[in-house]
This record gives sequence, structure tokens and C-alpha cells, in this order.
Amino acid sequence: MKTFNQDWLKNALSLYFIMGSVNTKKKPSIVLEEAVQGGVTCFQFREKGTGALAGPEKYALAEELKFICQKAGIPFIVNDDIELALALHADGVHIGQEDEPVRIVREKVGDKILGVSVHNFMEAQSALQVGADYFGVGPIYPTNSKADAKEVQGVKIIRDLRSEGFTIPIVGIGGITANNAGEVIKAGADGVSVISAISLEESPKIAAEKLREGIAI
Ligand SMILES: Cc1ncc(COP(=O)(O)OP(=O)(O)O)c(N)n1
Ligand SMILES: Cc1nc(C(=O)O)sc1CCOP(=O)(O)O
Ligand SMILES: [Mg+2]
Repeated sequence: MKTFNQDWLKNALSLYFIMGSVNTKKKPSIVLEEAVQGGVTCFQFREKGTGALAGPEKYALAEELKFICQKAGIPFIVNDDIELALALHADGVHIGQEDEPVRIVREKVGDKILGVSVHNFMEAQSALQVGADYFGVGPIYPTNSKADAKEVQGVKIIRDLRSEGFTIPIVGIGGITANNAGEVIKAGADGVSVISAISLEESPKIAAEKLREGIAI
């Protein structure tokens, strides 16, 4: 049985930080510690892209970052790598349309939090039917953090999904900063997911605090 409900999840996803070792010039554990101090509410380990760690090094970093999340009492979500999530007893996984099918992933992860990237009504409908707990929707704005990002959607996609009747937790992603985060929430998202707006900032703590101000509309 799931140990969380939708209200808890909406709250837990409000400031959702994503990072892998390639997203920062600093030590990832320091960046995450500071981001936690600044008030991030959830973390996704996304070890992806040129120079990304693999094998035991990837595992060791994931374990270190999971420990920080555990101490802080925030969910630790693994991107794409279901086996890693299971081995580490992560709180959840996030998958996209090009990853393993949602139905299969749900069977593998049982009651863990399952996030799915959706870009339109059809993808949303089918992800919901096979057990998604939340949607990641983007890119809302242009992003430099994902080479294969789809076309920019603007906040309209979030407004559309809400007016089509989806009440599931939704986070916007892609190019979100403290300056535009409020628009994403106003459009109907429960939270914002960011990489560079925290990982590349001089002070991840101050960056997270500013994002919190941005979403407190
Ligand atoms: C919260 C959140 N939303 C969307 C994504 C993107 O997932 P995906 O489309 O599978 O792309 P990759 O991140 O795997 O490159 C995400 N990771 N998190
Ligand atoms: C991981 C990811 N997924 C996206 C999507 O559109 O699904 S955009 C993106 C990158 C988000 O990084 P930043 O906050 O630095 O723009
Ligand atoms: Mg993916």
C-alpha cells in the first residue's frame, strides 16, 4: 500500500531539485546540502550526459546523495535507472516517454513514487491509467540542461492539462528560475523542477530561497 497521498506529494514536489555530477562545477554533495538548507523539498538523482559517472562511481554518488535526502527528510528520486532505485531503496523513480514503459516500471517499483514526463493529453491519459503518481511537464521555457529537450511549451501546457481535468500532482520543468517560477504555479502546477537555477549558482542555498519566494504566490 502507498505510504503517501496526493496532498502530501503535491507539497513534497513544490521545489524539486534535480542534479547529476555533470550539472555542477562543485562537489555534488555540497551543492545538495546547501540546496536543502535553502528549502528544496525533493531531489532527483539524474546522472546523465557527457562525462556522467557509471558503475560503482555512479552508485557511490547516488548513495551519498540519498543519505543527505534521508537526513533532511525529503524524497530521493532516481531518474531512468530503475535497478539503481531498487538497489538503493530510493523513494521513487522518474521516467520519460523514451524510457521503459510506465506499466512495467510500476510493476518493478511497487508503491514507490513514480513520476512520468508528459507533453500532451494522450501521454497524460495513458501515464495516469498505468499508474503515474505525478507528471513532469516541459520544457516550459528554453533549457541548456537537456540536449534532447522537446519544443518549448510555455505554461499553456499546464493550464491545458488542468482544464482537461487532470488533478494529479504536476511539476513544470525546463528553464525555470526564481523570476518565472510563479507563472508556472499560477498556471496550475504544484511545483517547479530545476537543475541549473540551483546547481550552477554560486550559492545553491540563496538560489533555493529565491525560488521558494518565487513559488509563494
Ligand atoms: C521532474 C522531471 N520532469 C521531466 C523529466 C524529464 O524526463 P525524460 O523525458 O525521461 O528525460 P531525462 O531527464 O531522462 O533526460 C525529469 N527528469 N524530471
Ligand atoms: C531534465 C529536463 N527535462 C526537461 C523536459 O522538458 O522534460 S527539461 C530538463 C532540464 C531542466 O534543466 P534546467 O532547469 O536547467 O532548465
Ligand atoms: Mg528519462
